[in-house]
Amino acid sequence: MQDLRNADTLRLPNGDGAAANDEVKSPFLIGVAGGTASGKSTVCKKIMEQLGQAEMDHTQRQVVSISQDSFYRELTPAEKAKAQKGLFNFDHPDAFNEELMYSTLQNILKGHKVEIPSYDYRTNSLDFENVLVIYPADVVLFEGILVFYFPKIRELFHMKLFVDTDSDTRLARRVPRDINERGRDLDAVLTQYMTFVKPAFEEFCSPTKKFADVIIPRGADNTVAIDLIVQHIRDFLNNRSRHGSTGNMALYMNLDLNATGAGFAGPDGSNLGTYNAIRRFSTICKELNMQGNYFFETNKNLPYH
Ligand SMILES: Nc1ncnc2c1ncn2[C@@H]1O[C@H](COP(=O)(O)OP(=O)(O)O)[C@@H](O)[C@H]1O
Ligand SMILES: Nc1ccn([C@@H]2O[C@H](COP(=O)(O)O)[C@@H](O)[C@H]2O)c(=O)n1
Repeated sequence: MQDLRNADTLRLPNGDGAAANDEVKSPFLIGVAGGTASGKSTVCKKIMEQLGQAEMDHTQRQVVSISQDSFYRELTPAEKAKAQKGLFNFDHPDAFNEELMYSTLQNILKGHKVEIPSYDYRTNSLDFENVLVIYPADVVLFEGILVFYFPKIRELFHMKLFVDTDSDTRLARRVPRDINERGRDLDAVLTQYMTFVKPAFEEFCSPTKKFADVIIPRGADNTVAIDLIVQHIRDFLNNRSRHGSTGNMALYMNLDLNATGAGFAGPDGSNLGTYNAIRRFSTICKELNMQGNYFFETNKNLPYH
C-alpha cells in the first residue's frame, strides 16, 4: 500500500492565516450522494478500508469521511417539538446549514484543520460533546443525501459519486436502522418516510444523480465499482506525488483525449503516466459499462474510447 502521506503539497498564497511558505495539503475532495440508506457510509468505509485507512488512528489518517448530517442546522424549540413527533422535514434542503457546509469544505480544501460536531438522531441536534477533528488529509469523502444539491458546494468536488440503490431496499434497510440505532418506533419511521423522505428524495435528491461522474448501482455490493474508484484515487495520488500541485486534478478529470495537441504537458514535460492512467481507467469503465456494473454519466470531457 502506498504511503498517501507524501502525496501532495500545495503552496498557499498569503492569507487565511497561512504563512507565505507554509506547505499545506489540499485534499482530493469526493462527494458521495444517494438516497437515505442507499449505502453511502458503507461505500465510504469500503473505500477507506481498501486504501488501508479504516483501522488507523484518526489523527494519522490520510483519507477521512465526513457526513452531511453534521451540517443540519440547529432547530428552534418549536421545530424541535415538531421533530420529536416526526413532523419535521429533515430531507428538505432548508434543513441544512449551507453556508457552514460551504465554508467548512473550503477550509478543508485549504488544508486547514477543522472541527465538526457529530449528529445525535435521538435528540435531533448537533452533538458538540463529540466533535470530529479533521486533520489535513489527502482524500476527503463527503457523504449525504443532498451533497450535490447546492450548486456552489457541488462545484467544490473533484469527483462525484452517486450510490444508486432501489427504494424498496433502502426502505427495508432504513426501518431497522432507525429503530435500532436512531431510537425511533416503526409507526414514526413509516410516517416520516411517506410524508417527507420519499417525496423529498424524488424532488431534491434523485435529480442530482445527473451531476455524478460515477453512478454506483447496488452500493457497497458493487465491489467492481468500488475497486475502480479506489484505483482511480490511487492513480490520482501517484500522479500528484510525481507532479505536485492540485492543478493536475483539472488535467486528470477534464482532459479531452481526442483533441489534437491536448495539453498534456506536466511540469517536467513527462505526462505519459497521466495519459496512461486515464486510458486504463476509461477502458476498464467502458468494459464494465457493458456489464451494467458501473458507468459514467455524460461528462463530455471524460475520455470514452
Ligand atoms: N450492501 C449492503 N448489504 C446489506 N446491508 C447494507 C448494505 N449497505 C448498507 N447496508 C446497511 O444498510 C443501512 C444503511 O447503510 P448506510 O451505509 O449507513 O447508508 P447511508 O449512509 O446511505 O444512509 C446500514 O444499517 C447498513 O449496515
Ligand atoms: N434528526 C434527523 C436527521 C436526519 N434524519 C434522516 O436521516 C436521513 C439522512 O441520513 P442517511 O444516513 O439515511 O443518508 C434523512 O433521510 C433524514 O430523514 C432523521 O430521521 N432525523
